[in-house]
Amino acid sequence: MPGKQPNLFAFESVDALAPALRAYVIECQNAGLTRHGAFKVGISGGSLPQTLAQALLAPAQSDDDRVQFDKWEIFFCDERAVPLDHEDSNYGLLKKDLLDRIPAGAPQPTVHPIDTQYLDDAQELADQYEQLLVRSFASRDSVKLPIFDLLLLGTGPDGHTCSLFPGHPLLRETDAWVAPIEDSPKPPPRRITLTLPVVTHAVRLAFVATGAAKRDVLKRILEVGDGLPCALVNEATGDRCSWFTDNAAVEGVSFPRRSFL
Ligand SMILES: O=C1O[C@H](COP(=O)(O)O)[C@@H](O)[C@H](O)[C@H]1O
Repeated sequence: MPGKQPNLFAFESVDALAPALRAYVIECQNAGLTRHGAFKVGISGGSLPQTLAQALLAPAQSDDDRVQFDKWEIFFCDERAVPLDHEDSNYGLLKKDLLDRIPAGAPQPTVHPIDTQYLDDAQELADQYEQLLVRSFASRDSVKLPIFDLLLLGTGPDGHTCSLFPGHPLLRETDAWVAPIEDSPKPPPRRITLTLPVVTHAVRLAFVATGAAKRDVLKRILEVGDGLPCALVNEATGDRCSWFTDNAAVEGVSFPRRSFL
């Protein structure tokens, strides 16, 4: 692991986790604004958007606690090759859980969904999303890899993150920023995903994993590693990576907790 281990923050409940996640995201937001006047964040699907919405839609407690959505550029860590209003769409999920609930008239984020005219061709869908990243990142950051200010990640019960699945050849991709996958073990099979080099190049990364159903996989990821995609992210990013969990998800998991200050 580079230098240090990831930070594991465990909270009594999701209600206790949400304000800490908010504080962490705002810190990343403010660092992005200082670096380049915008906050470039990649967001995952699954259970994440709901917890994120709980964190971000709460009223600000002070000026420093403001979510400046008008400075946000939202990208998707992975996306399923389905229409944006399909129940499997990660964009659709974020829209329902978060975007539609930002009060009308309040500053709105810029959101970058996939181009749905390429749904039948996963390679083209991925290439088009990569071009979108090139247009957004290349002029400011390294042209070798985009540098997200923050990636918000989930973990599946098999240890996948984004659409990077255990043992899949995509884990060895070193060239593309965004890759297609046609055989996702979790439906729907056709998707696109940020590749591992792009994920691990982000300034900060936060996994959010809650509930007892995540306990077994968190034990494997944090105690053993097992070459699982989430463990590969941990190993490559060290303390740039933080895990926000509830106690139920890490009960009996032997890994040092940090207190969130
Ligand atoms: O398929 C996916 O699953 C992961 C994990 O989802 P969760 O519901 O177990 O939290 C998610 O992070 C990813 O974006 C999604 O496409």
